[in-house]
Amino acid sequence: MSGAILTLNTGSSSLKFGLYRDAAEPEMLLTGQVDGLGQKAQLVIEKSTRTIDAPTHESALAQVITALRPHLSGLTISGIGHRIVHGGPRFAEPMVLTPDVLTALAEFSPLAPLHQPHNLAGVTAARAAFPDAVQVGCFDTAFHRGHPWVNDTFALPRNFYHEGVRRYGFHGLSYDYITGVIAAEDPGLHKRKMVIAHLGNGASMCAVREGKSVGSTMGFSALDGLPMGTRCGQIDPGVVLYLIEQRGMAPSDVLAMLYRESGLLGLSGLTSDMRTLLASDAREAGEAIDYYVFRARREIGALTAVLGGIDALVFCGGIGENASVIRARIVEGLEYLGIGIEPQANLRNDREIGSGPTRVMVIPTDEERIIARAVNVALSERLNPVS
Ligand SMILES: Nc1ncnc2c1ncn2[C@@H]1O[C@H](COP(=O)(O)OP(=O)(O)O)[C@@H](O)[C@H]1O
Ligand SMILES: CC(=O)OP(=O)(O)O
Ligand SMILES: [Mg+2]
Repeated sequence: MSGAILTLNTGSSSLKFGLYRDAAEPEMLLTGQVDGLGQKAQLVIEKSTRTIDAPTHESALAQVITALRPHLSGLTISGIGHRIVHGGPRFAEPMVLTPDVLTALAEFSPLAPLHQPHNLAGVTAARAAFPDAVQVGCFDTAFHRGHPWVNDTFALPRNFYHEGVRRYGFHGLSYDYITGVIAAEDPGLHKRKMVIAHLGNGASMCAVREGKSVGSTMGFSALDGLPMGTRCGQIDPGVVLYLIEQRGMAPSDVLAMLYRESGLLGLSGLTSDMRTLLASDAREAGEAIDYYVFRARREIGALTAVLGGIDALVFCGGIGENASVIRARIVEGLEYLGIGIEPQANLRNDREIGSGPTRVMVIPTDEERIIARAVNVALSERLNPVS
């Protein structure tokens, strides 16, 4: 029997998983995912795709564990790594998920309702299926923890900051992976200034200097910044007050609207899925895309100002890695930042797609690998025994 690591990454619309042989650089044995959660879901494992009935993350996970069983012969799952979206002010380094840690993490569920409850339910399900495995949590907020105070705070009375009302930033496992790739492939660039655009179903951008986050478009919750599949992105807080005070909406309905009914879905009235919007002739689909690219371009400008320049713009995430049209539209008019795109390279999703002095890159992200590495470290150190 050889030791293996399972990784679970519960996104807002997908559940990605990976099986690795345990090693300092974990050897990937297989990866897969369930896409389109909440609708008719597709389970992709190895090269096979099938439609499953998975209305919830929990039911998807149960079917993933069943589908994995035939692939586990000769392997012992010694560690399971989980993407945990919110670590709050307390958790940054990967942690062994003891019952106490899980209780503390559940307190952040209201701050990331599309993710945290599913992340934690994944831990419970994984523990039941593999009771002897060490469960390790890796936090999406961790990459941003050292960012400057001006990016960490809101201009509210100070006691709120101390209470934990801060700009945390998310997609940190993705940014960690991308900066790691750049450090390995191009140490010179790693020392410089870049904006990384993680454009998936959730979306954010991060300003990175010398490999460290100095600013992010996401803040206290995973709602802020760019418009997303179903989330509104940046919004005037006066709108929220209006909805509650003038329209008499219940706070829970406002929450549901901002997280689940807004963004590309809300603007188009059709879908949260960028592929479907791009294929649609509807005027509203086009307008949703117009807003998406406008806000993305605006944030690149803002984060470049935070950095005082830009040496590379990096695209990742489902849209960033695959949607050449969206990349091309986002960078329109950014020549003043030295940013241009070479059309053929862009169409091919090449690693380097820039045509100007600023590098423009497409780097497929791999949050699972970051999680697998953290599990390997936890297994080797066995710092905190599972309680
Ligand atoms: N070839 C493609 N062209 C345009 N959009 C794409 C393409 N492939 C994936 N996407 C979009 O990527 C988004 C999902 O991103 P992903 O990072 O996989 O999601 P999650 O945040 O749930 O992990 C969806 O909007 C999907 O339509
Ligand atoms: C934090 C977040 O938005 O994650 P995802 O992109 O997986 O929805
Ligand atoms: Mg994602």
